Amino acid sequence: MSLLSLPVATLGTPRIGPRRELKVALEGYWAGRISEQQLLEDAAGLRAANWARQKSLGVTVIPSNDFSLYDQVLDTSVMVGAIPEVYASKAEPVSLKTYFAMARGSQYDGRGASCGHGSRGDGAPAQEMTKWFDTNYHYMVPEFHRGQTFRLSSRKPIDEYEEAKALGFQTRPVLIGPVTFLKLGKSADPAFQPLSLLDDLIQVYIEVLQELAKRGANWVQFDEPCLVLDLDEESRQSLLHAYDRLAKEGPAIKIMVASYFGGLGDNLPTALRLPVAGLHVDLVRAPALLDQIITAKRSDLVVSLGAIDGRNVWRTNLSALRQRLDPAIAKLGKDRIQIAPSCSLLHVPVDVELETELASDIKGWLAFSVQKIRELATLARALAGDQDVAGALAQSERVTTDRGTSPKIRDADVAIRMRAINQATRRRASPFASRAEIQRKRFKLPAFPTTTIGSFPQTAEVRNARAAHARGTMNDGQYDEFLKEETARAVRWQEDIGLDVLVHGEFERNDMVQYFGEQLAGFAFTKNGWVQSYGSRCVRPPILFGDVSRPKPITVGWWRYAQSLTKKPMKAMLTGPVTILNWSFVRDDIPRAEVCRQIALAIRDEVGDLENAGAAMIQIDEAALREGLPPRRSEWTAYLEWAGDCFRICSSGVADQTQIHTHMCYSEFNDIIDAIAAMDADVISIETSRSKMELLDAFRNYKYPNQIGPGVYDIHSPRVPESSEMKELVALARKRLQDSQLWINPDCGLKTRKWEEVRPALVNMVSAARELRAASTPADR
Ligand SMILES: Nc1nc2c(c(=O)[nH]1)N[C@@H](CNc1ccc(C(=O)N[C@@H](CCC(=O)N[C@@H](CCC(=O)N[C@@H](CCC(=O)O)C(=O)O)C(=O)O)C(=O)O)cc1)CN2
Ligand code: MET
Ligand SMILES: [Zn+2]
Repeated sequence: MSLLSLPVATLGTPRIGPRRELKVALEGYWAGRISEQQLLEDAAGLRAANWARQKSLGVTVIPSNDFSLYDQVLDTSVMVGAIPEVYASKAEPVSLKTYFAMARGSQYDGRGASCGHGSRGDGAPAQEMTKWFDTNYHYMVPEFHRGQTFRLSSRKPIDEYEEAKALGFQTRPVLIGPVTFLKLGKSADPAFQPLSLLDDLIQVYIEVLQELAKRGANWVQFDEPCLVLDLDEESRQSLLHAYDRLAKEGPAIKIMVASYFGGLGDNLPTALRLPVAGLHVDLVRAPALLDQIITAKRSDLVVSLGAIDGRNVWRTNLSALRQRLDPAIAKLGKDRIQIAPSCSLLHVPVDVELETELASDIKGWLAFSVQKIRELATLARALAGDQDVAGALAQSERVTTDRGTSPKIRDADVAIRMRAINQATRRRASPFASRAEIQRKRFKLPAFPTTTIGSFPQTAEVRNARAAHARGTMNDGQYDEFLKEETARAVRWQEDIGLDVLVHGEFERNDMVQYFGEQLAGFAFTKNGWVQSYGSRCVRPPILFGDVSRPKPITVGWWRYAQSLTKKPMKAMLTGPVTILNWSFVRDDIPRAEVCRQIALAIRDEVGDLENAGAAMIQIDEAALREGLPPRRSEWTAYLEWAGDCFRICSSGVADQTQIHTHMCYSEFNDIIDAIAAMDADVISIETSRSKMELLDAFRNYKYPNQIGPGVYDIHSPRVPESSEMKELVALARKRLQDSQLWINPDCGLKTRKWEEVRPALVNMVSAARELRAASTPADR
């Protein structure tokens, strides 16, 4: 490393491993193939490799405790002993068995439930899981109760600090800040305020800091991403109070408070009053923060400049960035600066060099975690005045120009079509009431019609066949035959059990977003660009680099084949534009809204071809619509407007008699119900079983007129619900909605489940619907 450099921090790095080594170890352990000791050794190997890699790439502020076997929020719950009674762990340190029971449920054995996310079954249920801010990463929701006390129950941050130190790495341990941690949690009693637990919680943090200081740690990183949200006065006071206490009662250790995923806005004065040694700011999402920090009267504060995008994969124009940062650094003083990514590198893949099949120009535009760390190191040297990096800076500038001027990113036909979008493009021919009448006559469905959300189990056999096809050991014809057989079996089975509206099962898809990315122009995709989504589950987000269009039909052949096998309606299955956008890495040279409209036009083409082929029902999934909401409410309306607009662009080209379905999971609808209604889907299926239908209150209060399938089967659990339970859920739904509005379906797709779980559960679901029909007066359907 050059002597002439500013400090370089990463805030955290991907922990899954370049080849998903952690996934292999975890799933091996859960399946009983490897021992606990082997799992822990594999994990330690990944940590050691991560530290060594960062050091060799020039990181000077190396994080520890950014690793997790499952999730860093769960680690924090365990660290402070926030372990609900059902997991009944009196032991300290908390065992791995308890840890995985919290993550995945404990139905079968101590290793946690079968592959996939856990259970609300006979044993202990898994903790609730939800989205980490506006990312596709999920955390385990902490559970608090009145009278909750905390105590140090896991020494993970201390152990991992020592582990690194023994290997020769001085690290900055990462902890989730106490206020963010409490605010992410929930309580069964809605009147109970988790923030009231702050003082007791701080006690544990002080103990951790003391242990770390004693062992030689001089800095710790406290992640407080809640600083970018709309905070009430109580939360702000809690922040001030927490860090006051840590400063007064804690050891002499420097705290870097990290904010990320947005600007500080009206929380800036609070952030600047925190009695801490450092503040990390996200200059990618909030460029204006730079000036705000310069003019702040905190000459003692070390500022960590989040300058390289931790949420996207494009190489940075370091030359331009240096010009932007130079004056700021001159004002702040070099000794007060650290150079960092905007947020932890957890959200980008590990190493672009593993991609051997990407077009070389596109590959050259990309930076994954390893390349981003190199960029940070180069930038830190440039800002310190090191002339030796001039060449690297110039090259990064060339790459940016290259990408911006590449003929690959522009398609004149797309521009023409974009200009032709008008009011007619985004509106169905008739209002819902007229469409519903036409569709009722067309489909003649029974009351409480049954359907599923799309995917059936992605078994090892299906994944292996796809892998064999990709390797070339299975040819196109064999793979096609295999998929046809899987599809035919699924269709026959759905007919046998008496579902009303069938699906083809999505066996041909690796992932609901990646599959579409692979077949649309304007996207590139990776072989190893895995990003953790939850636990051992990963995704390879497609890379959207240029104007999007659909060269040829994507799903029509599969739909036609599946429909040829049955007389029942075969629901066609697409992923919507907002979800494709939110689950991809997206070009940053034009606004996201514009990119999304391009995707919407491409999906509209597919919708049109499906309709022409005879599809009468077309589902367009928008699972990630809510997740894309900006952290600040003031920015919601703008987002919801263009997101809803894109859905209407893709779905409005069909005749009144064609029924448009959509599906959303993980959504709280209260504050976005206007936007949901404006999407004007004929039928929406949503995840509601865990909330006991409470999510439907939003639809009731709004008097939402269109049809709704509230999930009656929690697909995140291997547990098989009885038809009586499902009927109880429907009864709760009927209190909120008209019978004529209701569909019966699971919460989400069934890809992560096993057939042994899915078969009896869906049989029970169909019986539930039949019993409901028998018990109710002839419906007005
Ligand atoms: N993009 C996206 N985001 C989402 C969801 C989603 O479905 N997609 N659902 C929600 C929950 N998140 C989820 C994220 C991932 C998975 C998931 O099942 N991921 C699979 C990978 C899916 C995939 O890409 N499969 C490929 C590759 C499978 C694979 O690993 N193949 C092996 C070889 C075959 C084998 O041994 O399994 C290999 O490449 O090494 C395929 O089927 O072709 C996993 O981690 O195991 C599920 C839910 C929210 N966010
Ligand atoms: C995460 S939403 C999943 C929707 C998709 N159609 C499926 O059934 O898998
Ligand atoms: Zn879903």
